[in-house]
Amino acid sequence: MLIRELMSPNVAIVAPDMSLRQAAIAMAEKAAQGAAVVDDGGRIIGWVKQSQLIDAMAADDFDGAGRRRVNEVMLSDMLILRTNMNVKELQNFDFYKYDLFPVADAANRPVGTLRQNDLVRFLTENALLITGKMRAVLNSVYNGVIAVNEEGKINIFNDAAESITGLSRKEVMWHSIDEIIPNTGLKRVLETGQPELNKPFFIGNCKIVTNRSPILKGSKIVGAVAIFQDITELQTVAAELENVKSLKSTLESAIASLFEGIVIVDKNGYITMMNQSYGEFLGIDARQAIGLHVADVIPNTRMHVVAQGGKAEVMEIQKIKENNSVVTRIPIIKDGEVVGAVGKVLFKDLKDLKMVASNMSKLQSELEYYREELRKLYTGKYTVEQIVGNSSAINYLKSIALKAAKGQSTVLILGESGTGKEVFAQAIHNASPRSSGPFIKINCAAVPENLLESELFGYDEGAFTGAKKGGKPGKFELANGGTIFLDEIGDMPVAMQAKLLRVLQEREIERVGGTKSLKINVRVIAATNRDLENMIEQGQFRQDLYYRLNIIPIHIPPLRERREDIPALCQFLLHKISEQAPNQAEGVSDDAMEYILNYDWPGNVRELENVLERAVNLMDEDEQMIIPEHLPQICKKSRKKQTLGIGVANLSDMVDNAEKQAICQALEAAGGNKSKAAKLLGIHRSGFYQKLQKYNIG
Ligand SMILES: Nc1ncnc2c1ncn2[C@@H]1O[C@H](COP(=O)(O)OP(=O)(O)OP(=O)(O)O)[C@@H](O)[C@H]1O
Repeated sequence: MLIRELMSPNVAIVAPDMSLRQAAIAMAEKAAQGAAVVDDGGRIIGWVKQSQLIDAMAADDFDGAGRRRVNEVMLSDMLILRTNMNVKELQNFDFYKYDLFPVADAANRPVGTLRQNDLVRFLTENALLITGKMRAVLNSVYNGVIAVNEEGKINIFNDAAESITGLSRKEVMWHSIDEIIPNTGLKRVLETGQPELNKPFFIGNCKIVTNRSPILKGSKIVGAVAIFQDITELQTVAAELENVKSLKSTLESAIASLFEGIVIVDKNGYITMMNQSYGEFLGIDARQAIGLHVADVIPNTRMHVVAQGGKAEVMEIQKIKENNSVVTRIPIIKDGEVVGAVGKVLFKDLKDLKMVASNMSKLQSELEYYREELRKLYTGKYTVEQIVGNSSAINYLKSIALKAAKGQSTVLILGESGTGKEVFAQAIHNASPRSSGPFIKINCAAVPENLLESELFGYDEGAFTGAKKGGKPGKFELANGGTIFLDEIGDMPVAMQAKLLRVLQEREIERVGGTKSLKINVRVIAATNRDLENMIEQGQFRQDLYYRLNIIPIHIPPLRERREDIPALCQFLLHKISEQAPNQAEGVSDDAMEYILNYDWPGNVRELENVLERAVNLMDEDEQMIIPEHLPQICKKSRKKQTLGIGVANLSDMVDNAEKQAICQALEAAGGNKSKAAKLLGIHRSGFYQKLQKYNIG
């Protein structure tokens, strides 16, 4: 633009080569509102208001204190404009803030600034630049406004346009609209001169609705303007409104179909809602009640009182017709003010409440029962006194068990399958000071290797895929304050043995996927039917763990080595079986007992129990005793062997007898010194002690 085109009579033309005096004269001639100020090099550096200049001039010294004052005034009040700014810098400069506008000469060089008032007239004619006030107006509107000049370059970009497009005014001003936001349609409007209304448009994820209009100067198109609005939020609000509507209708139908009677009143006690159930209870059409005062519809009601007072009334008795109903009245509070009340018939009559109370009490006692059952499940049921058997071996082991129970040391129970290892573990727990704590068993052979760690130590939430929300405690945690029974310890994988050893040493566990250590107070009893010493030699069991576990060893001999326990066990087991079986067996006949006593029982007491259970089931109704016909063939074979004159039960018995003899001889030779005797036999001391225990050699 040419400065000369827009000069009003009271604006002076100044040029960079003018001296201050010349500029002042030029302004004085035009009665201008302000004056140019030059720097030390004589270049124009800005404008001051005339009144301020007069003040400065009164100081009568432009080169001394007067100029300083002028500069001070400028600094606080006006923009200092560098005359060597190029047009681009000027365009990017936020002049509006200073209420000043740049003016360029014919060669597009900046020559100074114009005051706002002078510019307004020019702008209204040209519509290319806007005043500070107009700008303030544009920025305060919610709609985005983007205007372009006739070349399609952006010359208006308000605050809303910035926030909707995410672009900054500084970056986009005077750039071609197509470079900044392609396909806005503004270029088309420039070409056609036709307004375009309510056009949808997308900027990123924002849905925009826009109106585009040409800017006309007379009949000439000098620009175009787009006014647009982000309707994404509107659409969200509309969707939310839809949701609220459907929620309202769902709630209304839910209330209507409720079994309990519901009534809602406004602040003055007039019914706004009553469901069908309440209507039926009152014997009226619920719809007819809407709009009536609640006191005219429901006998003895206090709903209107609650709607006024705002105090809830819970579980009140209200006489409705012939019933003593149990009702609740709750005030409805909105923005801290009572706006109504909702009433509910909880029980149409007191007798319904009594029925619920009795059901509750039944449920409560059931809960207690299951709690107790669960407690029993986590508790060993056997006590030392209940261990059946009077053989010297069993009596000796019972006395060891009682002693072991008093302390905290780890117990290792050895013995073939079915000999009663778990029975002993439970008995030790129950005789110990921990008997009121839990007895938790884990069968190390039954848990898959990859789950064993989390079974033992638990896991934290998110420890692995499929991990339960909130995590899960392990058996060690569950056994806290009680006893953990590690059954089949010989089948524990070697890697887990190392972890178990660490837990036994540190008495701390860490859940899988967890970060915290947890102190545990647990007594450990381990059991196995495997030969751990042999496994150590084979590298299948850690020696250090073995020593940790084998503090109090208890070796339970197989049943064939304590046949004298068999009759008592038969009696005990028959009693146990008859509790569940349809038939009752009084006992075992002599000839059946002969078979039983002579059989080797490789499955030990468990096998004996199974054979007796089978026998009881095979008994006829008129039979009272178990006879040989009730026994499986396999039990009878061993007797045959004996009658054929083989003499000893089997090879295992022969080996045991030989071993027992060798031990006694070694002890004699060593003068009763057990370590020496073990050495003489070439076996480890612990193994030797176990054998002493096994053969009950004092
Ligand atoms: N001395 C005993 N008195 C009473 N019942 C016994 C006795 N010994 C074993 N039993 C019974 O025999 C069955 C097997 O006992 P238990 O489970 O304790 O054996 P186990 O040695 O732990 O077996 P496994 O090595 O297979 O785990 C159980 O039903 C148990 O009640």
